Amino acid sequence: MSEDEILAEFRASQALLEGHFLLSSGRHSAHYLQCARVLMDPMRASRLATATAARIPRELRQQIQKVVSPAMGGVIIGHEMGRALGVEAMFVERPTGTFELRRGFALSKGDRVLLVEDVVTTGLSSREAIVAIEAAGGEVIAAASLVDRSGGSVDLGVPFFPLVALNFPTYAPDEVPADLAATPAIKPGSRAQA
Ligand SMILES: O=P(O)(O)OC[C@H]1O[C@H](OP(=O)(O)OP(=O)(O)O)[C@H](O)[C@@H]1O
Ligand SMILES: O=C(O)c1cc(=O)[nH]c(=O)[nH]1
Ligand SMILES: [Mg+2]
Repeated sequence: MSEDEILAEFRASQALLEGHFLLSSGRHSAHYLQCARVLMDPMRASRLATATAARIPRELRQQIQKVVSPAMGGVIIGHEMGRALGVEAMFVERPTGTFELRRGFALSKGDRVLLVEDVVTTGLSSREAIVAIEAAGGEVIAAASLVDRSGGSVDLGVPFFPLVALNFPTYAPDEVPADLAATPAIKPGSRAQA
């Protein structure tokens, strides 16, 4: 898929929101990519997962034994990536604040894992998920996401393959521009407020 085709999928699903958003990391932004909207159409989700999987070099792709993604945002794209790669997909979740495998999901020691996210902004959620996967015995050999919002700056400690990079500014709480601060921030994600 070309970048234009990918962006057309995002536009068609009205996933790009404008307003004042409190991101998972605690940073603020005037833009939010609501990937749940992109993934509402199962055929679109499948197309985007196939295109994301194709970003991973074949030699590395063939080593992947399991997909693990952080809930909630990672669940649907993780499942579709499992389908695209022909491996099982599971998710970590954080009912008590820290990611863990639940629901009978388990990894065997040394399982080679692809971490799959919907969006990476600061990489905080991805890094926390990697800690949980490694605590469960998995070896994270690569990460992938639909969107990289980090401006290419994120370091997850493993090779990272985003489908598309979208560079919207984000601001620390004490750096929010006055026009943005004039409207109350909404927090679309599920991470508990710090
Ligand atoms: O790279 P980061 O700075 O960590 O930001 C990206 C994370 O934020 C969102 O999740 P969120 O914690 O909002 O919860 P959700 O997955 O339930 O939407 C998104 O799904 C990523 O997991
Ligand atoms: O950083 C985030 O929390 C975030 C940004 C974004 O654009 N979309 C999203 O789902 N989460
Ligand atoms: Mg998330």
